[in-house]
Amino acid sequence: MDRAKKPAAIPVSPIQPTPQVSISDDNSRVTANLPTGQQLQVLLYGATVISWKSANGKENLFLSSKAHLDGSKPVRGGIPLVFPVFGPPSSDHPTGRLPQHGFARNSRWEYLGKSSSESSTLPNSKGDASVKLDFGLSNSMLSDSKWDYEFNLTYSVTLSQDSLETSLAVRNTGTSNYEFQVLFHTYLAVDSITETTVSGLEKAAFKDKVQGGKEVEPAGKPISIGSETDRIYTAAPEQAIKILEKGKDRYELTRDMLSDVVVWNPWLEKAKGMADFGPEDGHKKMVCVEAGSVSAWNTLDAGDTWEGGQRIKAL
Ligand SMILES: O=P(O)(O)OC[C@H]1O[C@H](O)[C@H](O)[C@@H](O)[C@@H]1O
Repeated sequence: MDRAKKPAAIPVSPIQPTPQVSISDDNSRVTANLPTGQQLQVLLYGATVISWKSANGKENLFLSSKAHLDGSKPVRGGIPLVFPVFGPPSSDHPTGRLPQHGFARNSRWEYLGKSSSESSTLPNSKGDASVKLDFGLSNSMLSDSKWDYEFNLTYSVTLSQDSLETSLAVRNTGTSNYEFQVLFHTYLAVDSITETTVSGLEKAAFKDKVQGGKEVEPAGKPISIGSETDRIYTAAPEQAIKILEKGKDRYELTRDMLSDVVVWNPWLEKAKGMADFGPEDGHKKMVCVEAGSVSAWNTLDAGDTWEGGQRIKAL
């Protein structure tokens, strides 16, 4: 039938490139690509971020060449998520039966989905698109929980043009309160550890695990690493922490609700003792700067939710 008044064609605006998210065939990892070239890979095992590349292809996270990515062991590198206990648990605490650094990093998480933003509407603009991937873990997903509490964890990883954000929401879905610790165990990639410094912690006291947990006064100068380093900066100042290479800014870390920062490099001998650490001189290519809440316990009441996170800018 010929219609006198045909509906006018709806004007088509130019198609904006959008972030692309794909799940591997074996359902083991999620990959996100921004139209501007940045890339992120997250293993469902541990919801471990194993790769974060800038637009120029430069990898920002150290991943051991011997890391197990098959779910047989926590990943050595990337960003393992530490929850609900940092370090070896003490036997007189409800986390006492858990492995070192808890169960989040060695449990398989569920991929909950993505949300993306494409805010630029300029024709031919690549926009300032970002993508957020959400992952979930709850007590009902653990076959053999050695922690007697009910929880719902939502872990969000957001890739933007110049940064990566990781944030965790812990909801107590049970009827009793409990204590937990949390930490993003970020292995940052560096070109050369001896030319790397960490600034922003000059005024913070720290617990030196290399010296048996000795409390050390603020050093008053940026951190240089030339031997095994394992420090917990407690109540680190809120200001951004910068990681510099040859005196030039390389990463900037900001934190939300995470009062502590761990700085770790195993150096040669300790690294040799770790079966999953490689290559042999890999300690020269990494520094762990770990934002967390680990020097005390966070108490979470029944029905309540705790949220905290970090943002790392690659500069
Ligand atoms: O070997 P992992 O269990 O992964 O722990 C690796 C490291 O994690 C943290 O940085 C701790 O401060 C270190 O004492 C520990 O050696």
